[in-house]
Amino acid sequence: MSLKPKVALSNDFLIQLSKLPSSVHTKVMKWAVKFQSDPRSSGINYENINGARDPNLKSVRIDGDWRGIVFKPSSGDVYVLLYVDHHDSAYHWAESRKLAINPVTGAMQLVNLEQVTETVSTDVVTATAPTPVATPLFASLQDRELMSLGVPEDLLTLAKGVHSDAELDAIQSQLPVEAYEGLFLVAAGDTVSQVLNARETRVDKVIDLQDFAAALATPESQSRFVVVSDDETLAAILNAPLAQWRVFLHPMQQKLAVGDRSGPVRVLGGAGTGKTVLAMHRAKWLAENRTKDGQKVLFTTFTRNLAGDVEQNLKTLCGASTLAKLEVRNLDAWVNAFLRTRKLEHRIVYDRKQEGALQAWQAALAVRDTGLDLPDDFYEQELAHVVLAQGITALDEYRMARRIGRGVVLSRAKRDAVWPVFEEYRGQLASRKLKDVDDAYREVAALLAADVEATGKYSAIVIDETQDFGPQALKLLRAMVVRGENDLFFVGDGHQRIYSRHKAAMSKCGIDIRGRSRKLYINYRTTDEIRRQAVALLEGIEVDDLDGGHDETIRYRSLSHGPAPTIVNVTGLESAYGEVAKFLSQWRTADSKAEETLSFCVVASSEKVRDALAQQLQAAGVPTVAITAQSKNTDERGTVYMSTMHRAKGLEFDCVAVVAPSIYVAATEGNANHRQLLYVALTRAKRGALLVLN
Ligand SMILES: Nc1ncnc2c1ncn2[C@@H]1O[C@H](COP(=O)(O)OP(=O)(O)OP(=O)(O)O)[C@@H](O)[C@H]1O
Repeated sequence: MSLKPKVALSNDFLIQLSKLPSSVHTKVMKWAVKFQSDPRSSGINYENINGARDPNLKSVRIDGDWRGIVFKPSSGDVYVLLYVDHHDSAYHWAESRKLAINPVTGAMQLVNLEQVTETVSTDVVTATAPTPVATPLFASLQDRELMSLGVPEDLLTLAKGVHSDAELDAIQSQLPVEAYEGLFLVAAGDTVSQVLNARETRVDKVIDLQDFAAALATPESQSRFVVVSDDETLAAILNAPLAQWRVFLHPMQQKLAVGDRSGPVRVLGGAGTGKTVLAMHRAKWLAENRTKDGQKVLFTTFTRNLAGDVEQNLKTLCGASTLAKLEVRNLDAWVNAFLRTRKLEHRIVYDRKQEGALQAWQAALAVRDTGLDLPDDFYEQELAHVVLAQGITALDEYRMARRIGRGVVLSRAKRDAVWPVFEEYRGQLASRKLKDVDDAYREVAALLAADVEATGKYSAIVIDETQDFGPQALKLLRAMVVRGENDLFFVGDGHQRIYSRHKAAMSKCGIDIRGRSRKLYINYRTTDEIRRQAVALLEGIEVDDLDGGHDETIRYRSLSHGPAPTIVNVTGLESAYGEVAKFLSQWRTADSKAEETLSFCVVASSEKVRDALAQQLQAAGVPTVAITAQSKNTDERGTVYMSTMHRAKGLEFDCVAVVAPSIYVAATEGNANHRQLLYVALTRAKRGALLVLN
């Protein structure tokens, strides 16, 4: 009995399929289903392609003039559907392509040899020009080292000819994603072994260059090829809207999404590097493979609207049985629900400026010792950064509290004199049936410590936007799931911390990530031009890695390019509106289908400005929708979304106009929070961005 052949699709095939007219699309899909079920069927006629550089590439007739290009090696039983087009274009595409196995990593790589020849010959012309040529960037690397980073054997000459970051960026589209990433990391100062260790890539294996079935199993291959083992898998892929992230993960995303990890994992990555995508795939894998009946995987994040967005996306990624094992809820909603099950009726205070909390705070300040001569905001900061953050509930604890970074030194006598304000605040809140959110986290964590049933409910917790969780929230997350394999999976980015009081070190909250910390570098969302501008806003700001160490931005790169963001200074809201309207109309004029294809968002620094701009847009006949905590779907076309900077976190749009006070860009340390808000806002844009400073 012969085994069923292995059939795979390439990302190029799916991209090409999505561009075909719908009548052809349907025919190709039907044909692909037949092909998947039996690629050796006598009805499929594999034609050789004259002049093809790779004899394993064959043409197959799909319908009329339409041809598929299939990789069918002479040995083994692997078939890869690579491309589809009209006869001549398909043949032309195939003539210069070669599919080969990287001799060091074992990954399958598709190379366009025509482009290689062109680029190399251009380099030769440059090299013979009279101007002195700098040393090539990767001159010190051996061929084997270059290939271990992912450079295909056929592209070694191309990689060796790179002299600068700009030249590397110019050949990015010709390189497999792992090769481009490996090269820019080395160009940024990493050693090859640092890159390989971080990737968990073994390069000591003997690679069989003819074993394409084995090659398809590597995470690198899976970033561009997907094996379709049955009709259902194929239909699910062909019928889903084309969104690469559903099927093709970056090799690091793939590695982290599947398999067991011995304890908590932390994944860092700048804006748009696919952290949420990874977190969703991880949650799916855990639900499907490591969750007993009766248990669930909790996917949590900071804001409610982001949880709604993730929930929508998970519905398109997972089948019903997987969804039944997934719970998506922002942490505050989870805490509220838990308190209700315990019949604890306190309302939680998220914003101390809100009515009840404000009154409580004013009453607390009234008992302060005026002889100390400390300003009101000292007490506010002390409450947030020391008392609530560290969960201090008694004077004895406050006397011993760490107050690093607080500026003012407090003697024991002063601490004794300050403490009554905080005690009074809690008392005032309690008399109003209110509880500060950090205290609520702490108390729920304590309740869970004695509740085996509640902690056994989850097989794992996946946490997005970790940078916005303070120490008490992290301790609560630790308490919500039993310690063990795969228990906690955190993704986050310190550059995007927009609630500065929430800075926390995971290790101090009982979360040990040693040996399980990874990073994503490729920005899939934002053009490199927008990314660079956004990163420039962070210049000089020290950013942490969520665990007490430092993080940096120099190693990130985007795969796409476009116009640089426009930055304009204006006076008054009317002028700001004028710039926003101009930006929207420019994008709409440039693309006649913009109304149906592009998503737009205006991000303002406050609700007041957001609403004022919305009113003006509506008056000009532009429909707008405000993003609120309840928003679930922000993907509609034909409308302009209106958001505050905080609400925009985690979301994305094709074109984003940001309106902020000009002081937000001031390059001072004290202004770090505003600059981080701008960073978050600008990096919501995929293609076009405008920054209006008012
Ligand atoms: N493997 C992938 N292939 C193609 N696109 C991807 C991939 N991973 C992520 N993306 C796309 O990149 C964009 C950013 O992804 P995602 O929202 O997961 O990033 P993020 O790191 O969570 O961003 P942020 O921190 O800014 O919220 C999305 O449009 C997503 O679909």
